[in-house]
Formats: sequence, C-alpha cells, structure tokens
Amino acid sequence: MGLRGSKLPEAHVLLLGLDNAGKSTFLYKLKHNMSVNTVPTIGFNVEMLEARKNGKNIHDLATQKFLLQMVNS
Ligand SMILES: Nc1nc2c(ncn2[C@@H]2O[C@H](COP(=O)(O)OP(=O)(O)OP(=O)(O)O)[C@@H](O)[C@H]2O)c(=O)[nH]1
Ligand SMILES: [Mg+2]
Repeated sequence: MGLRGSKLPEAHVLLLGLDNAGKSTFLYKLKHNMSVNTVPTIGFNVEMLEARKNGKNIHDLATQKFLLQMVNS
C-alpha cells in the first residue's frame, strides 16, 4: 500500500489460478468492463486499475456474487 501523491491508497494484488481458470478474462473484465477473447498467457499480465470505477468502490468486489456478475455480464 502507498499513497504516491493520491489520497487513494495503492494496493498490489496477485491473482493466482490454474491454467485456463479465467484469470486473464477476469482481469480485463475489471479493467475494460467487457469480455475479451484470450489466449493462454505466457509469463504474466500486469495492469493498473482505478480503485473506483463506474461509481463502484473496489471493496465491493469482495463478494463472489458481484465477481460472477462482472465476469458473466
Ligand atoms: N464459461 C466461462 N468461461 C470462462 C469464464 N472466464 C473465462 N472463461 C473462458 O476460459 C478460457 C480461459 O480463460 P483465460 O482468461 O484465458 O484463463 P487464464 O486463467 O488466464 O489462463 P492461462 O493464461 O492459460 O493461465 C477462455 O476460453 C475464456 O473464455 C467464465 O466466467 N465462464
Ligand atoms: Mg491468462
């Protein structure tokens, strides 16, 4: 966590899962709010996300129900 000139705290989040689990799909759904076609990731993906997007606080993402809605919508 850090501030880096912003009032919003900064967090580094590591998303781990088995091959083909949907990690990249989930990451790009969060970042772009759209479902993207993915290819198997070689190495890893790194993206920066705003803590607040579309009026939703990132803390709202903690519920599984919300996560499933995000990915499947
Ligand atoms: N039905 C369904 N398919 C999903 C979902 N999320 C991802 N997929 C599909 O699962 C496949 C793998 O998704 P990826 O996001 O590439 O998975 P990954 O975990 O990044 O895979 P690696 O990079 O190989 O580790 C793709 O064909 C996605 O379309 C989901 O919520 N439901
Ligand atoms: Mg991937």
